[in-house]
Amino acid sequence: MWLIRRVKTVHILYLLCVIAMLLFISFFQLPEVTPLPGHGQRQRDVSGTQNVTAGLRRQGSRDYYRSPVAESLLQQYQSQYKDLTTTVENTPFVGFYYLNETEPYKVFLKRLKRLQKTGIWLKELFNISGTSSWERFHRGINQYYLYDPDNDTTVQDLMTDLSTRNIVLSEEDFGGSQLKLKLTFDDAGQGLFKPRRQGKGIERLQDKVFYLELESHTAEIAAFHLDRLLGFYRVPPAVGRAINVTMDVSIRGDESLRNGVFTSPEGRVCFYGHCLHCDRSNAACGMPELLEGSVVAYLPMNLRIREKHPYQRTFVSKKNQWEKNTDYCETDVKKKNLYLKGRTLLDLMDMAVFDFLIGNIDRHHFERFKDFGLDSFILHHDTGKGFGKPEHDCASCMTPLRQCCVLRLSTLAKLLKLYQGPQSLSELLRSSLLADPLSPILGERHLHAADRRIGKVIRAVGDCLKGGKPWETVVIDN
Ligand SMILES: Nc1ncnc2c1ncn2[C@@H]1O[C@H](COP(=O)(O)OP(=O)(O)OP(=O)(O)O)[C@@H](O)[C@H]1O
Ligand SMILES: [Mn+2]
Repeated sequence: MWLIRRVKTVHILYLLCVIAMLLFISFFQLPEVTPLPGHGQRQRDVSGTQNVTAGLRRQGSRDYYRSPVAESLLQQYQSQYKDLTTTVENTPFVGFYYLNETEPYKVFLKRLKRLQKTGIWLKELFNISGTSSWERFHRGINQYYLYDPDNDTTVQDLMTDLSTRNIVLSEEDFGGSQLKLKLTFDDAGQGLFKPRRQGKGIERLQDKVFYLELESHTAEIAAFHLDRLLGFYRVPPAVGRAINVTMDVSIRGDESLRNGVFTSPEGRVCFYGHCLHCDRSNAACGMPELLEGSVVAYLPMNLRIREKHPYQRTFVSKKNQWEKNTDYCETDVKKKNLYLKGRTLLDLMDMAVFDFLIGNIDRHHFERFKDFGLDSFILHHDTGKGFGKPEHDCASCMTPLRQCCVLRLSTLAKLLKLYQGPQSLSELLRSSLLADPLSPILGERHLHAADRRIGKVIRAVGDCLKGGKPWETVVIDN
């Protein structure tokens, strides 16, 4: 009896002390801004299977970067949507947008997708026959998305084909400034091959001017996975594969490509094309014959239209309008026909978020499909300069969002979900990239940068609201 009483008093007091201490520590764990190290205790091993933080309560991407502004935006969001009734497939749903801390991201994304609008398909492609993956992919291009990964196995089949089918013809593709090949496969499908120009996961030299940088094939692959995770579906499917320079360029290449094949003194089989950054000293070389690269699904020609990005970078000494005028979005962008109605302005904001997450400063034009008119999704391609410098965040990439202060509700919901957890963006991206034949695609520092940047995007949206703008004018429910 005496013993039981002793246990009750001394031990319970001791236990209470421990609980109080734990509560105290967790309460004061939130400093002004908490950028956690890009490497260190929260790292996983490269295979992504061993979680070093096992046992710790995970809190999504906010584990890597949190700020009072972002925290308060999350709270404001939750109270805004907790009791809101949303009609989902003709049924009222209370708290549809509310973020449940235990719901996995992919379950949430699937749920959100039930609100995705279905537009029209491309007239010229909708009626094409054929069952190959590329024909199904072309048929499925929609006004609001390039593909739908949940509808059928088209994208999965296409990626398998792009990475494994026999190449019957390779030609140099002259769009853009970088060396790339248009590959034709034995099922008549086509892909754009961008060869490996530098080591995987290499961090671009800090002193190199970005437009002189060689692009990275892994950035193209990672950008596709990120876009798919974010449920945008605006990056054409991209997958890693190796080509055999002797077979696929020297034998199956067109004449001009064949003429550029040579063997280096080390015995490596190399080729160089005729692009702006192409010359013998910048040749792409096999090891000794096998050359890795990314293959991006070829989009149907002549159906796209190229638009000048309103926040275009020119790299001349004269500053652009958007750099001089902080009201540029109101005074110029929002006045243009393309941005007055329809989805393009909100798509530009998504693109700014996407470019900020991948650190892609190379945005000058964008493309959309002509057939769909002004209310059409915009493509997020040309991402080879992304994932360059993991310690540097491209603040100017977010200028469109900071100036226009609008963001699609579904985009904010997804970003906050990643911020809140249970999974972080790096966790999801790491596991998605494991499926690529050239895995690992991104180094840990790039993955952690994406988490940090999620926190920063949310902070930027929070800043818009802090500036006094009403919720409905910033967060657009379309
Ligand atoms: N998947 C694709 N299918 C068909 N055409 C494409 C595809 N990707 C890109 N293109 C075309 O090729 C052009 C160049 O592509 P991309 O911008 O990726 O190359 P780049 O050499 O990196 O260009 P830049 O010099 O602007 O960085 C694009 O403007 C586009 O019209
Ligand atoms: Mn490029």
